[in-house]
Amino acid sequence: MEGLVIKSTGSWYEVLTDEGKTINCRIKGKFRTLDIKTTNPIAVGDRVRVEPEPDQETGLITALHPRKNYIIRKSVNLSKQAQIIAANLDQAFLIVTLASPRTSLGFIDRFLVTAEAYEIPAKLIFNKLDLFSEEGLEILEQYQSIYENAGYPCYSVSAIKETNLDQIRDLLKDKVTLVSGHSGVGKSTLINALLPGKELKTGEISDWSDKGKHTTTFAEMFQLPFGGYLIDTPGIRELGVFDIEKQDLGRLFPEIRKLMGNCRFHNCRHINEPGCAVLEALEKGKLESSRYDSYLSIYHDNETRG
Ligand SMILES: Nc1nc2c(ncn2[C@@H]2O[C@H](COP(=O)(O)OP(=O)(O)OP(=O)(O)O)[C@@H](O)[C@H]2O)c(=O)[nH]1
Ligand SMILES: [Zn+2]
Repeated sequence: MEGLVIKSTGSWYEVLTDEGKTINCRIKGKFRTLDIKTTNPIAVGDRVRVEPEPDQETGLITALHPRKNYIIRKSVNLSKQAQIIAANLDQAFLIVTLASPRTSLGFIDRFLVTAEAYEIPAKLIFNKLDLFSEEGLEILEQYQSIYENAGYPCYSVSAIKETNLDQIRDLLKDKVTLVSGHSGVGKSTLINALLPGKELKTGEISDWSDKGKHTTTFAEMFQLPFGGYLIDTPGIRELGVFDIEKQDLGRLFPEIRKLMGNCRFHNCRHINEPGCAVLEALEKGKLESSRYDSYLSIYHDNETRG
């Protein structure tokens, strides 16, 4: 039978079969699907084939179906191994706040670049709408138009007052969604509002910063009562963003991707080249300067603290 891996503890995997039964499974044989070495062959979100054991309570995973995408975290040691955190994500949400705490544009852009690199559609959820003054609402509009123009849908909510959460439920329904955001933006508050009765156990996957030793921390998918799954992760900084080649960076900004075909040189870096369509758009105000600044900052590998 076929199923979805919804939890992993390293040696055991909880698989929800298409018939709706949850079976604890072990792995049979080896699975080699990636060109990188991974510490865990199977992760939450994987679609697998399962053969039930005679007791019908446990099973063996005998096949792994191709992934449409996956996110990894690099090992902290030098073994060059990576841990697959989750697979087959339909979308990634970044929870953002404009105040207390303020999420910087640079942080948002780095998240979006990472999501592009992983080929996961990203959406921005602006939280704490209840705190906004009139002036704040204007800034919110500016922020949202920057990202809407770049092709990223934006939503505003108040997790605490449960404002606009129906909109979020609609987006989440029947999808596998990664939820990220830096500390204090209200991620737990929002998730708890969406998962009534299930207090989020944050310790499980948030202690990723351990140094020196290889640890096995695994993501868990939370089943939404209205259909779909949430995968909670800490900020993208901890996500072990893989190295992005400089020449690939432009295509990870959708609006730059659209322009760069018109640059005079096919290997244009969009920094100071003559005939650069990106610089021309920037000068004409058709490309958002904060987005271009982030492009440059990532290109030159300056850390933008969020
Ligand atoms: N005013 C207001 N406060 C909120 C809202 N959502 C969350 N908060 C508050 O913001 C603070 C941080 O919320 P959390 O849900 O713990 O934030 P988090 O992103 O999970 O942060 P960590 O637990 O550090 O990962 C808490 O004091 C919440 O009560 C909101 O919509 N409006
Ligand atoms: Zn160019």
